[in-house]
Amino acid sequence: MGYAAPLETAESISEIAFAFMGSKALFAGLHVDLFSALSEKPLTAEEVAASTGLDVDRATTLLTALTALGLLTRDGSGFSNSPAAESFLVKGKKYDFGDYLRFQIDQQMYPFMTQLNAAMTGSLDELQVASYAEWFSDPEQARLYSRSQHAGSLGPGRGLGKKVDLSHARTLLDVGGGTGAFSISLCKIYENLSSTILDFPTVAAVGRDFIAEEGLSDRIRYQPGNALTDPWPQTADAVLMSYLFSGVPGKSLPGLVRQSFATLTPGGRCMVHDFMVDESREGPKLAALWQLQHTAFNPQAKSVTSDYVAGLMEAAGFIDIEVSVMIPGLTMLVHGRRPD
Ligand SMILES: Nc1ncnc2c1ncn2[C@@H]1O[C@H](CSCC[C@H]([NH3+])C(=O)O)[C@@H](O)[C@H]1O
Repeated sequence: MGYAAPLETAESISEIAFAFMGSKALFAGLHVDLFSALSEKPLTAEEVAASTGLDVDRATTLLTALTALGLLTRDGSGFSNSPAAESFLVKGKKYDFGDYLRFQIDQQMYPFMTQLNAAMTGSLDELQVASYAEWFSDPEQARLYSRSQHAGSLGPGRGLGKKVDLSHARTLLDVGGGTGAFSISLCKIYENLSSTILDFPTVAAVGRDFIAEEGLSDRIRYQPGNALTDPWPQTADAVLMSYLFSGVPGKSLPGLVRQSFATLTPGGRCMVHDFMVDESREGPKLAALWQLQHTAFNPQAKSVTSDYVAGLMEAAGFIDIEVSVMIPGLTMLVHGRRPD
């Protein structure tokens, strides 16, 4: 059974074709902090215009679009947040992920999609970004991306710590570890664990502050560099590569798994966490779309399945290979052990 029913109508194609307009309506609402303005109190278009500083006609157009999308509701002359907008898009609410959508998705991922046609045909020009290394050579881009990513990875980091037993590990190598969300979560669970994060210098500059804020600067350190070309630490009891495979050329993946094996101490664990699609290539939809998104700025990326990653581990000599879902519909974890 596939995930999506085969489409039958022109309308269903239009839904897909025009979906970007809805994305942008949402991002514009976040940009002017509209959902916070509407929190727990219905407002008329004039009141919204006054509180957001928007022209009243433009405010009315945006409010109408967001209501048509179901993000807002209309009662009499007032507009209100839908339950989802109230829970997830109002600043300061417990589950608010508005900043992630504003910064990483609207300001970075959305513009990258305008490169997709050229990335697909292999005709990006030299001004367009074609790798994380190029993208993050700009410290501001590295900062913007890494800060949003950090918040999104703390929870999955805790989930990983429960799925894989690292109680015997003393040292973790977190390759492409970003600002250290996984290392922080794992070091909090495993008191004897220390981590080395291998990531670009611009990312390390942001991450050191996050790690200091957690009081973990004595246990988590950076080795700034490019994981594909610079040396790795000599040994580690565990190696983690989370969202690295989607961001590097597909042809480098077998080498990264072999290098993990060579770095690990006997009995050590290699863990790969990333967007992975089913072997049938029918979905999940968001995993498939995130892989496509990465192709827009990393045209050499490979759309991987968990079987493919498990096969790389087996070929490198790992045993006890296990596959599990991390973020349902989005990411998988594949991990294996270097024999004792
Ligand atoms: N060649 C590379 N060498 C080192 N780091 C890389 C390379 N390519 C991508 N990255 C990093 O991979 C990270 C992907 S974002 C994922 C961050 C973290 N592992 C997490 O799961 O939350 C970014 O921080 C990139 O800078």
